[in-house]
Amino acid sequence: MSDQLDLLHALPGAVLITQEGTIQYANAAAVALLEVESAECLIGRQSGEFVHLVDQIRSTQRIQQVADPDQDGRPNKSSEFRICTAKGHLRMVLISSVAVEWHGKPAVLMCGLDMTHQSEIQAQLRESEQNFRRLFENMQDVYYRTDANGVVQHVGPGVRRVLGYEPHEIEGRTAESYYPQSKDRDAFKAAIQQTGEVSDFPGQMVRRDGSVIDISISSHALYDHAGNFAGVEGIYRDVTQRKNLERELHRLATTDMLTGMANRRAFLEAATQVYEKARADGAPFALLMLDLDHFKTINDELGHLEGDRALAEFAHVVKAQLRATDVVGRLGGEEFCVLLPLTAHDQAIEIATRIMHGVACTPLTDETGRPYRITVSVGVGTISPHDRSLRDVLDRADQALYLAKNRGRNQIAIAPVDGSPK
Ligand SMILES: Nc1nc2c(ncn2[C@@H]2O[C@H](COP(=O)(O)OP(=O)(O)OP(=O)(O)O)[C@@H](O)[C@H]2O)c(=O)[nH]1
Repeated sequence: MSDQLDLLHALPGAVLITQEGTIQYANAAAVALLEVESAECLIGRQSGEFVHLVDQIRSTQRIQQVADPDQDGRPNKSSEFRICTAKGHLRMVLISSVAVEWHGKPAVLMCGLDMTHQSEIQAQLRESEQNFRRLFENMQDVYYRTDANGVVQHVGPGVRRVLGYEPHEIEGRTAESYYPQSKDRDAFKAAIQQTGEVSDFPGQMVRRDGSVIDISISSHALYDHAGNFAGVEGIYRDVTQRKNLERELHRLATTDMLTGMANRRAFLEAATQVYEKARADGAPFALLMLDLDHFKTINDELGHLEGDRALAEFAHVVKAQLRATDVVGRLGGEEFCVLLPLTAHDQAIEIATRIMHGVACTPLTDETGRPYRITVSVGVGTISPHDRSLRDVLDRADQALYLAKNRGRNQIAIAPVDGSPK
């Protein structure tokens, strides 16, 4: 018996033995848990004294229950109780009890494990989980995870706002269904395969109502324990507003506001690209250099504002003669350039003539209702196998324009591929 008591005494869990609720024995861990000086301070006291008021009825019921012969000597299930120590501290203790004999009489052995610390951890866990849920439910981005076949396994509630779908409508389907352009999805897949992650990757998606939105994706590849590709996890966000703003900024930076044509820089960029492609493909390509005639007189006689209106009207007439693939730019002042991809020499002259006549035939009236007309001189230049760059074609068209001006204006001059202009 003494050996068994020594063992009980050494147990790290708190042990109390009670008879009819009165403490008969307390081990060292129980003394420490209940914050008393020694086991003697506990002997003779009611175990219920240490149980928090809200748990007392439950505690009494459980002690009665283990003493019940139907319990057949089995311990009851562990349950948490609030315990008040002798020093008034509150502890959360996991207690299990069993009916025993103590000095030949029925008794109850209670074994307790201090869970106060664990309860705090659980409370912290609960709180952090609640915080996470709040954040997850309200986040503007859409969290998603797919399997290796691109089937969506999980999607966050942000998808309601971004795509107008409930998460369960997206889960189990492939992301392909939401991409209006499969090349976006292919580019995304290729980037993930190459680097394992993408950041701020651009794309577009279709919302439930059919509208197309711009999205930005930041994701990484998932791998299983064997290192095989297992899917993708990440977020995407609606960046339509930002993209619209970028598009508008780009338009403002590349467009001449008065005429709505490409400005000098944007035109030269586009022209260089078309020129490079034409050279590579061995395709025809022509440039028209246009300059309004005696425009200074228009300004001087009718005012600068009327000059602006004439420029805008001129732009309108020119654009009406062009195809969607042609590019027209304002190089400065009243000097313009038209780029005609896949256009041979004769066809270029035809277009130049149409423009020239169109401008000359456009009736204009100033603020006072006085009618006036404007005319334009045109220099035509086409690509030559000897050209080193677009500059060569531009220079030839410029020389031809100079000739058209010198010959009396309101006419077309053609730069021969080699030699002097005609
Ligand atoms: N109203 C208006 N005038 C402009 C604008 N840009 C350039 N100009 C005017 O265009 C005129 C160009 O004059 P010049 O270079 O002497 O040429 P021109 O009078 O057209 O004579 P030619 O080209 O030789 O036929 C100048 O008076 C400029 O002030 C503009 O945006 N608005």
